[in-house]
Amino acid sequence: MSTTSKTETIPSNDEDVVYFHSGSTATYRKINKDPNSTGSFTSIPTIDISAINSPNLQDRKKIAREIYNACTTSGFFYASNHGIPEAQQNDIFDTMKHFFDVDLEAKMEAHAHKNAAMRGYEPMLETQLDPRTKGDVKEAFSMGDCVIEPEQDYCGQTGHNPPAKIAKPQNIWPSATPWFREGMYRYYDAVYPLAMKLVKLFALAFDLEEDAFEKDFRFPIWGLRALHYPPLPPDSEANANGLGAHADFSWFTMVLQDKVAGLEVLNRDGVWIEAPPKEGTFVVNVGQYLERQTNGKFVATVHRVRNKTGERRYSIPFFLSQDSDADIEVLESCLEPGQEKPPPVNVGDLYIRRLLPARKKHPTSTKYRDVPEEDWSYDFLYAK
Ligand SMILES: O=C(O)CCC(=O)C(=O)O
Ligand SMILES: [Fe+2]
Repeated sequence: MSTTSKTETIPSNDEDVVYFHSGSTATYRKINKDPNSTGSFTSIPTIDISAINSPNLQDRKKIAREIYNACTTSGFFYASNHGIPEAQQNDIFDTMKHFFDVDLEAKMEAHAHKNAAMRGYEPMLETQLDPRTKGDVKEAFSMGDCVIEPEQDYCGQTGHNPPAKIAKPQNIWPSATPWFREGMYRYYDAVYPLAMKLVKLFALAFDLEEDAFEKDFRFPIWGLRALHYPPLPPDSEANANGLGAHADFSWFTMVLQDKVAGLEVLNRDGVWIEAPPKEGTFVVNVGQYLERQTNGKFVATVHRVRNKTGERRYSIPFFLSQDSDADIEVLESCLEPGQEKPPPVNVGDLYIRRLLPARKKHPTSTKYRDVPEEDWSYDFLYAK
């Protein structure tokens, strides 16, 4: 495994490492300089997933094998023939572009700082994944799982009422743009069922029963993040970016890109490989929870966005994780010979440990600043 995570101070001039942000800690990945190694990936494979709905299990297993190969090498793949119609893809991009064109004041009504779960609108330069920059040159709007919003039908999905401790919605919406909420939910209605079919393929990739992971995805943590990256000015500093280098804190992520390039993926030799939009595809990538569950066999590959095209770039990742109360256990088949099984990790615990340090200025982070990390709870994200 070439992935190494360290929390201690990183040697600043070590040419053998590439630095990146993984949510909570300074982390680095060692560059593979073994002259006998077979090298690293130089492009991202495309997997035709049209057989995802095939009644023939062997067809579905065939895609699962391709997914296994992609996730153990680049950690990224393009999924083609996924079945979400072009009109629906155009619809979400039209909705997003229209939204980002709205006055800043109207968008700021739903500023993420007003929402305990850190959902909502994030203006330009608000996040700063790379501390050497002035901030990420992008604006974003996030929404996600919410037990209260009727669109998500919590009772229908789970068979019981929302937990009494959750009294307020976890999403926040600007009052001036009701059509934006509708548009985001139209897209969610298309992408969520597709993501759940991919969960089954990931199970098949490990020769497990197709529904092996279902128990952890009853009302899972998910996030939909509309992103707008204006072009980086030609005179920007060398390290300026739209989104600094990071690995996702998700199980996996599905990114729909509009027509403008900018996504880059770091290979194991420390070379940035471009992942430009490919018409009719999603970019699917492994997140840190899946990496952990597979003992590092599936790689949560570092990536970033730099829009140097001169045009506006739009993209919309869908992040899927397990239920907040699920525990991640390393899959038996991924243990090394003689390796003791690591203790399980709770998804909600992991999530809050990633989120708070990534948004240090957010009121939820400052509110619990003095609480020792071992006492952090996913419940911090529920408004009182
Ligand atoms: O904009 C993109 O293409 C990718 C965004 C991304 O990596 C993220 O939001 O985690
Ligand atoms: Fe990402």
